Amino acid sequence: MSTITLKTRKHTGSLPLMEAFHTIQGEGYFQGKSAYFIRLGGCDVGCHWCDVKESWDVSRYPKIKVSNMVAEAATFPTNMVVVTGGEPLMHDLDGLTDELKSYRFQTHLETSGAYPVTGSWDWICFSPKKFKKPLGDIYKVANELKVVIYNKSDFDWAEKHASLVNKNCLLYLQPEWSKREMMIPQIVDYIKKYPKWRISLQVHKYMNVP
Ligand SMILES: C[S@@+](CC[C@H](N)C(=O)[O-])C[C@H]1O[C@@H](n2cnc3c(N)ncnc32)[C@H](O)[C@@H]1O
Ligand SMILES: Nc1nc2[nH]cc(C(=O)O)c2c(=O)[nH]1
Ligand code: SF4
Ligand SMILES: [Mg+2]
Repeated sequence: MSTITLKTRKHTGSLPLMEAFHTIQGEGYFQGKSAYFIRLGGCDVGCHWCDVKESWDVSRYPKIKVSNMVAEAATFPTNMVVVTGGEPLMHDLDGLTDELKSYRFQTHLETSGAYPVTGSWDWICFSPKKFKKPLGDIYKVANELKVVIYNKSDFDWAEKHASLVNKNCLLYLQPEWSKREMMIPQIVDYIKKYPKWRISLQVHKYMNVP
């Protein structure tokens, strides 16, 4: 007698999708590279300068099947998918990255680190926030630390986090967009003094692309 094993595809579930778009990664180490962005709804971190406050209320966004989301991503000529939000780690991302990996995508995450890390990532951009403290697990796995500089006190906050991340983690200072004229010269002076840091500008905003 033989047994037949039915191979069923793992159900990867649904996630609240705010928007998805093909653009240029505007920030950090991969700045300038073609990438597909998946922006999930929901965030309770509450940054007063957040540039995507429309993402906060998860109930505004339809739950979309992960399999459909990733199949759509695969119609664009890029091998890199950036998962952002909202705060993407408010959701369990294991199913999403399993599906992305099955299409051979490089998986990148943008996160404040305020929730447990789920998913399997080729690159994690960690952008800690004063408004809801990061959890401990992110410091070991972050590939880049990207601190938003809104005022002078944020340089100390950046140093505090630089001392906590793993030794391979790249260090970026990113001017808060509305304060950029004031903060860019201060960031430049700071990096000339402390060259372990690099500047990250949101180049997509200068180029008027998403
Ligand atoms: C909108 S957040 C979404 C991902 C996640 N919630 C986070 O904060 O990392 C994406 C990136 O944009 C940065 N960001 C948000 N608003 C900004 C602003 N007004 N100026 C500069 N960077 C900003 C965040 O710090 C984060 O690195
Ligand atoms: N072009 C572009 N690059 C980005 N890098 C991180 C972004 C984000 O909102 O997470 C973002 C974004 O919204 N657009
Ligand atoms: S954690 Fe990210 S999405 Fe949430 S409020 Fe802050 S910048 Fe916006
Ligand atoms: Mg953005």
